[in-house]
Amino acid sequence: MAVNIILPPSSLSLWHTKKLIYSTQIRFRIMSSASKSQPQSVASSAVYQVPGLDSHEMDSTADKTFERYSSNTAKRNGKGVSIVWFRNDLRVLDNEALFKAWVSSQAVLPVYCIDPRLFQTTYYFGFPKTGALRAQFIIECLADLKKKLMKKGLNLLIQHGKPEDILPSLAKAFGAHTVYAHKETCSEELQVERSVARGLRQVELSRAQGNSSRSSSTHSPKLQLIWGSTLYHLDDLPFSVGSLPDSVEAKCTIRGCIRLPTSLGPPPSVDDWGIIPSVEQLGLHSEKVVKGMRFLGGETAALSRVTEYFWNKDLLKIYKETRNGMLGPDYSTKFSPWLASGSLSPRFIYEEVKRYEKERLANDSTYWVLFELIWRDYFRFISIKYGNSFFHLGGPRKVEKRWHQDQKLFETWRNGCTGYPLIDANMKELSASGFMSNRGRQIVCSFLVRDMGIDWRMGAEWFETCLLDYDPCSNYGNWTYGAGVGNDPREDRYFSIPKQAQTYDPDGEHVAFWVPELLTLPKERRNFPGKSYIEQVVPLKFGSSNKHHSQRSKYGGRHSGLRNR
Ligand SMILES: Cc1cc2nc3c(=O)[nH]c(=O)nc-3n(C[C@H](O)[C@H](O)[C@H](O)COP(=O)(O)OP(=O)(O)OC[C@H]3O[C@@H](n4cnc5c(N)ncnc54)[C@H](O)[C@@H]3O)c2cc1C
Ligand SMILES: Nc1ncnc2c1ncn2[C@@H]1O[C@H](COP(=O)(O)OP(=O)(O)OP(=O)(O)O)[C@@H](O)[C@H]1O
Repeated sequence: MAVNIILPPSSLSLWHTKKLIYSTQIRFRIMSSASKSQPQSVASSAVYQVPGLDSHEMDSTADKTFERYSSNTAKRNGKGVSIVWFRNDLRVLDNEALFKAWVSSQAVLPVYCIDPRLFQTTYYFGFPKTGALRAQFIIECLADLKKKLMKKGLNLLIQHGKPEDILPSLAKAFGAHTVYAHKETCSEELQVERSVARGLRQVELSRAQGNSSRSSSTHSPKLQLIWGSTLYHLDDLPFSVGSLPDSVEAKCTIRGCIRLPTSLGPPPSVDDWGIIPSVEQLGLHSEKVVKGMRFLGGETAALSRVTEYFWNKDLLKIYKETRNGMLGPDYSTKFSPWLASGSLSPRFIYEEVKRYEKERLANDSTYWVLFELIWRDYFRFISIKYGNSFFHLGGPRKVEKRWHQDQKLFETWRNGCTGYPLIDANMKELSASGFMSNRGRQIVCSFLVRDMGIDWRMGAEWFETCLLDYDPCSNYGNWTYGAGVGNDPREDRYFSIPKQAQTYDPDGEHVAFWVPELLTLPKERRNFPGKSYIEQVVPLKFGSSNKHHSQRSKYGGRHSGLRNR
């Protein structure tokens, strides 16, 4: 399958060319045509399970998909045991590491390591590295993965500890010749890969030392890393990542999904497969979603969401018109949490889009979902190109700018108490559900960085804590761009809050959902509540463009922060 790729230009003008007016008309169309059970305007306390199918429907959707993607033509020609080290690839469908492990062995041992480092703190500002909602999502992914593996005659060994401690000792205990895993790109993950490889090399040493009769040619277990997180395979790009262009159109082939046999068993004999921990056992306080979207973790839910969004609700054909929405499950695909945990393969989405185009229709919207996935690819590829500069204050461009780290001001942003309903609603949504729309993310990023003048890394790290779909490449890639320290010097990405509110939340539905005290105000005032709402903590950098909301600010002066407090 060949498609034309336009690697997104470094210029974020892309976001502007993509910008579409999100009209009230379109919103009503979605509500009425897509989700008949939903009211015209979203009630202020609703919880929306994503996907909205019941467990029976989800199981049957996943079973049918697996049937379509099973193939018994592959031949198993290996010996001994191989290990699959699951990381951010918590799926069975289109899992090349699992496939290769099966082909190359007589028994596969699937392992997931609960790495304590993932539950420590973020690098600079000490926020929880993984918030409770994402932890819960991952737990659900693991439970589902275990179920899926058991259906294929395997199981999932759950181990607590660092992969570099666990995998070499398992490889030794089971005599495994290879550990298969998916390759990552950011330094924390690369460090773990290096440590695992080092640990495995030592297994050979200790074996040879412990048994002098063994031939010196005995191999130590290998770590085999496989590329599998993107739509385009790294090896298929028509250029090296080091010379990744800012803007390019090229022909690139998308590989087909890997088709696994119906049975992958047997696993080696294991006394205790371990148990999937609870959120509390990970040292976190469990949180319940009582408002907004409640995403279900796992491959079953991921496949069901694709079916729900593409086929049952038939929303793919209007995606391009609705994707800038902010409220409810149906304005965009909501695939990101499953893509980030790897419970959904981007190549599977591609094949479903192609099937939809064949069986229903092809239009700009069907293409646009793929276009967004190319953005995702792009951030992953540039994370290789730019390395750790992605995480540094000056970003890849090494911009020298003055930022401050005013904690109190930052907290008004984080807690959704800035006095700007649009910011507050989005930030409350993030804390309460672990999700925020792409539109919301761009707006709160611009506000933090440009109106508040705060160090963008504080925002990025807070997103790292909270997002269900946290992925270092997409998160830090988008933040560096939003902060103007990405590799594109051309654009000042200022988002005017009044303009964004008028365009994307004209009836104040999103703000009234998340800030219920605004619900009683007339629709046109919900985003511009004046004295009916808390005081604004900073003035806007470029003032107001709407007469409704010329509102006093608690702290005078441009970027004055809380310094006058
Ligand atoms: C400041 C900021 C931080 C972000 N952090 C993350 C993050 O940690 N993880 C993450 O997956 N996305 C991140 N995004 C990108 C984007 O907001 C989400 O991917 C999107 O909102 C997810 O919703 P969806 O699945 O319904 O997207 P859709 O609109 O349905 O798009 C389909 C898929 O395309 C990809 N995609 C869409 N937009 C982008 C984008 N701008 N960058 C990269 N991929 C994109 C996602 O995989 C998404 O699931 C961030 C954006 C911003 C502005
Ligand atoms: N997966 C990830 N998620 C979040 N942050 C990451 C990830 N991988 C790497 N980083 C960040 O990359 C940076 C790498 O720091 P490291 O000390 O390894 O290198 P460095 O270039 O010397 O950075 P610094 O100069 O900040 O110390 C840190 O900010 C780290 O948090």
